[in-house]
Amino acid sequence: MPTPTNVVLIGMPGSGKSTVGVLLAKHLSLGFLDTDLLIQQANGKSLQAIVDGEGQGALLRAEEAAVLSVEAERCVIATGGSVVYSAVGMAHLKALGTLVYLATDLATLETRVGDYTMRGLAKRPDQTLADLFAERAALYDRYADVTVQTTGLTHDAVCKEVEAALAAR
Ligand SMILES: Nc1ncnc2c1ncn2[C@@H]1O[C@H](COP(=O)(O)OP(=O)(O)O)[C@@H](O)[C@H]1O
Ligand SMILES: O=C(O)C1=C[C@@H](OP(=O)(O)O)[C@@H](O)[C@H](O)C1
Ligand SMILES: [Mg+2]
Repeated sequence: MPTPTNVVLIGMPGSGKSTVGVLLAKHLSLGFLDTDLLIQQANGKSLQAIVDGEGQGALLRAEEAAVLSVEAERCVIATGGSVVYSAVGMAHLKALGTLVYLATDLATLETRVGDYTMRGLAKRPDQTLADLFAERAALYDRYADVTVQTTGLTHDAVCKEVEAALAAR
């Protein structure tokens, strides 16, 4: 395993992993990977189609396989919000780089995501975004090497906060 050189973004859906991740990669002169896109590429269908056809367990298994397949160097890696349910997946990501948690309050997430029912979230049909927030907060905290608050910040401001937090390590 080479020296970890990647920045791995974790956090709730809507926290900005995918959009801020691209900006961050440009600012830091790194590559960019989004594990949601790896899942789609491997399965030939959208995340929502996986959930609709085979259930949330199938999406979590597909996500774990996608994460374990990553062999990146010098990349920002945007993960899916559900990645923290996989202990082996998180161990792999930890070995690949620094885990940055984009922490965002629930009200802001609800505004950013809007209708989350078609976003392919790994949740039971009865679960709300608030339920996922409550269930996952401790997991993001547990795995984070660095936590950056994004509430009230623009994409660019979040990007700068992440850069500053990484430089301070
Ligand atoms: N800091 C921010 N300020 C305003 N909107 C944001 C911010 N971060 C993300 N968004 C918006 O929220 C939505 C979800 O962002 P995305 O990057 O896809 O999140 P994630 O990958 O964490 O689910 C997008 O419309 C994005 O533009
Ligand atoms: O939090 C979740 O349950 C999920 C979030 C999605 O990614 P984003 O966090 O990029 O929205 C995607 O990985 C998948 O649909 C599951
Ligand atoms: Mg994303």
